[in-house]
Amino acid sequence: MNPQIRAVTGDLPAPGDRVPSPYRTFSRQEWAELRADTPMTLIESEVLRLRGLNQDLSIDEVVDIYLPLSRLLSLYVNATQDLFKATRYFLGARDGKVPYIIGIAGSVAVGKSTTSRVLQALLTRWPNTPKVDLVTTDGFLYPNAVLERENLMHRKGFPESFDVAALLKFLSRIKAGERNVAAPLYSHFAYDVLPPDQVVVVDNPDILIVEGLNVLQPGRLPRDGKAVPFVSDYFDFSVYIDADKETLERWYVERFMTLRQTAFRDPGAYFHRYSTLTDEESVATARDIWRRINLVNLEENILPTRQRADLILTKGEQHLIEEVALRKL
Ligand SMILES: Nc1ncnc2c1ncn2[C@@H]1O[C@H](COP(=O)(O)OP(=O)(O)O)[C@@H](O)[C@H]1O
Ligand SMILES: CC(C)(COP(=O)(O)O)[C@@H](O)C(=O)NCCC(=O)O
Repeated sequence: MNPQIRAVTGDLPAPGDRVPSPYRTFSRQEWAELRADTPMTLIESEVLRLRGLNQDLSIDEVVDIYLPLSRLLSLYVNATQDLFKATRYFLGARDGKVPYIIGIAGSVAVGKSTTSRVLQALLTRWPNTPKVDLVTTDGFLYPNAVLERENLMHRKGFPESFDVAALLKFLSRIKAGERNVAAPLYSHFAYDVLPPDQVVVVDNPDILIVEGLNVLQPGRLPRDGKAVPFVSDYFDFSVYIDADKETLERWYVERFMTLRQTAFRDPGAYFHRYSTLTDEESVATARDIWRRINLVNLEENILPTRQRADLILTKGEQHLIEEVALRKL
């Protein structure tokens, strides 16, 4: 069979077949050049704001990688909104705005939260100053009480630990243009979902960034003839952040060591007991959690979703993006 037809029909290619990649791949340098002639300078207050998001973030990284990405996204958002306006015009409708939703996926500790916050800051600086909101899917984890009852505490972050129905309902309300839609919040300090009086309210943004381990995972197969959507059915664009497993383990352990000297010191922290461990015991504990839980989840449930993303950002050892792959098909 013609390899192109094979790619479309989903048949496995035979050895030696060359199936065209759906991605166009850029080196760091090539990607940085895609700034074109758009003004890409950051004013002092923006640099300070970005530094405040993460002290380790390199401003070169923002300029070379994230500014071109925010330029691309701005073009995509405008094109999608024009299409929406055309439909509204055709239907004779006057009101309504549908938020553009960007999904950000990847392993625990790959830098999803940091990237999302950088993108949020950069997207708001475009001339039409869009309102950009951010939601993390860990708020949709079942509370510890439920996970304990179902014997799922050691499966936190796995597909079965999330209330996917609630996440889908949240996204459908956002896409329906509803205002003031609440999303639950997760606290790493409490290691649990916060009570319902502490939520994030999403009020009809131009852009919503949805970040989490599970955002590109497939849904259940339809039951009783009822189609169950995927979370990503609500996305207009998706990003997968990638890095080597060994590097990810190091970042996880480093973050754990920092938390041990900061947040875990507070007697109210769920993991307060870790603050009294020696350095060696802490590294061993973090590695054990990584290998038993987060690495298994990465291999079984997260990495297999990488090829579903519109954009894959591959990081090197110091969090610098080394390669960018943009879906062209
Ligand atoms: N671009 C970056 N530059 C430097 N450090 C980063 C960057 N992104 C993430 N980090 C660091 O890596 C660790 C994991 O990042 P985080 O955003 O918390 O990941 P995730 O949300 O995927 O779990 C944190 O210690 C964070 O400070
Ligand atoms: C709550 C999480 C699933 C979310 O991960 P994140 O998206 O913040 O990277 C994760 O931080 C977690 O708690 N995993 C379980 C094992 C652990 O304690 O790391």
